[in-house]
Amino acid sequence: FLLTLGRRIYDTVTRPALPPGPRPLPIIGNLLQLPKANNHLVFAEWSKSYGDIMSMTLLGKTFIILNSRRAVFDVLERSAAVSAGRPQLVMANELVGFGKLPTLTSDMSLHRKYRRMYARALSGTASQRYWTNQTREMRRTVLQLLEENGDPIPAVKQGVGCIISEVVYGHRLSSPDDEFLVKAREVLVIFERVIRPGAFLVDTFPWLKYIPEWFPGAGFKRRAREWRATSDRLRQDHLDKVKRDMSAGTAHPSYVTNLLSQTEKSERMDVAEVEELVKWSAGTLYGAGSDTTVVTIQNFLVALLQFPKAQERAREEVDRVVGRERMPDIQDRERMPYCQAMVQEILRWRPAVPLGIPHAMLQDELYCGYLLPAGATVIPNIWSLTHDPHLYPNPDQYRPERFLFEDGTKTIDGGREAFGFGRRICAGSHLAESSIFAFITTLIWAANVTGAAGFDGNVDYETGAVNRPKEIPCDIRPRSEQVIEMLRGSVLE
Ligand code: HEM
Repeated sequence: FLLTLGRRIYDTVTRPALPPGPRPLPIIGNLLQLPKANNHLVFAEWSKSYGDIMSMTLLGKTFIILNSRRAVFDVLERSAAVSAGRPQLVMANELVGFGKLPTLTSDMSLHRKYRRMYARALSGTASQRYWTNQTREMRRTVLQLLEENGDPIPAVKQGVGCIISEVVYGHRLSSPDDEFLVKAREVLVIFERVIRPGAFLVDTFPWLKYIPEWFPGAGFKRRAREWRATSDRLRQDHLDKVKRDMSAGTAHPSYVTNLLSQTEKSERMDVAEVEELVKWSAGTLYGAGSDTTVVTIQNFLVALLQFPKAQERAREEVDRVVGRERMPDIQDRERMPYCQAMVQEILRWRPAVPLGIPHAMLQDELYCGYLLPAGATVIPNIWSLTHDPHLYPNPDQYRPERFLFEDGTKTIDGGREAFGFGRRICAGSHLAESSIFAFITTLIWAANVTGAAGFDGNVDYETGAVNRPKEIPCDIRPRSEQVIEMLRGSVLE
C-alpha cells in the first residue's frame, strides 16, 4: 500500500503542468469565469494573458483551448493520431446512442470506415455529380427571395435543406413541411439539446446512468430512451425508403444509392455491415451540413449590406464572364476568381462554428512542456485564427481580394480554417463551398441587394455553438424583368 501511495504522490509531483489558464476554484474549477456568450471573443482576449495554448477545468474536466494557427497545427494536425477523439458525452453518446455517429464517435477504427465512405462520395471530384441539383436549388432560393423580398432566412433554409435531402437520400422535398425535413429537424433538436455542455447532470456524474428509469429524478433516462427510438427510426426509415426505390428502379442518384450500388457490385464487402455504415454516415449529414451552410449564406447577405463595394466588383465579374443571356453555374468557378474569393472570405470573416467541434485527446501528449492529458477536450478557437491580423490584415473587414493574386486572375488558397482540422476536418466542405458559390453568383447575377429602409449598418447576432444573425434587414430587387423569367424557366426544367 505504501509503495502504491508513494508512486501516486511521485507521479503527481513529477507530472508536467497543464497549459496556463485562469485560476480554478476547488471542485467547480473555472465555472464562474466561463463567459455567458461569445466565448470565442473571450478566449481570444484571455490568450493575450495566457498564451496561444490555455487550459481550464470545469467540474473536474480538463479543457485545452488553442488560439493560434501554430498551436492548432501542432496539436490537431501534426499530432492528429492522438487528438482526433471526441469528448465522451454520457447522455448523447451512451444513453441516446449518438456515440455511433461519425461526428461523435471516438472509436477510431469505425471513424476510419466512415471517412472512407465520405471520401468516396463527397470528395471534390465525387461531389461534382451534385452540381446540377445545387445549382437548381440555389436558383430556386434566389427566385423566392426576389418574389418575396421579405425575411430571407426561411428561403435559404429551405434551399439548403433541399440540397442535402437530395444529395444524401435522393429525396426531392415537396414543400417546406415535407415529412423528411420535419423529422430531420426533430432529430436535430434532440441532438442539439443533448450535446450542449452541462445540459444533463449525468455528463458530470456518469454514475447516474445506472439509476433505474422509475427512480425519482430519472426523467432523463426515459427521455433518452424515447429520443433514441425517434432517431433510430428516422435513420432506418430513410435507408429503407432508398432501398425500396432502388429495387423499384425509381431511386434518384444520391450518396446512399451510390454507396449501396458499389457494395452490390463488390463481392468482397459485407452488405449488412455496409448498410449499417451507410445508415449512420448518411444520418449525420443533415445535422452537420444544413445549419452551417445556412448561416454562412446569411452572413454573406450581411456582408453585402455592410460592404457594398464587394457587390459591385462581383457584379462586374459575373457580367463579364457570364453575361445576361445565361445564368451562372458552378462550372464557371475557375473563371470567376473574385466570386470564389467571396466564398473563402465569408468562411473566414464569419466562420459558422467559431469554436469548431471539440476534439478529445486519446492519450497523454506533451506539447511545449505542457501536458495535454488523455480525455481532455480540445477546443480550436477558429475565430482567433481567422481574425489574426498577422495572417489577415484588418480582419474585421470583408475583403475578398485578400484571397486574390495581385493581378486578380486567380484565387489564393485559404480561409478554410472554418472547416476544422486533422482527421476530423469537415467531410462536406466541397459540397458546402459549391452550394455557397452557386448562391453567391446567382444572387449577384439576378439581384441588387441593399439595406432595407432604416438599416443603420448594425446586425445583431444570436450567439451559441453557431452564431447567426437575428435578422437581415435587406432589400432584394431583380436587376431586370428577364431575370425572373429565366430563373422560373430553369427551376421548372
Ligand atoms: C459552410 C459550411 C460548413 C462549415 C463551416 C462546416 C464546418 C465543420 C467543422 C468546423 C467541423 C468540425 C471539424 C473538426 O472537428 O475539426 C465539421 C465536421 C463535419 N462536417 Fe462540416 N461544415 C460545413 C458544411 C458541411 C456539409 C455541407 C456537410 C455534409 C453534408 C458537412 C459534414 C460534416 C461532417 C460529417 C463532419 C464530421 C467529421 C468528423 O467528425 O470526422 N459539413 N464541419
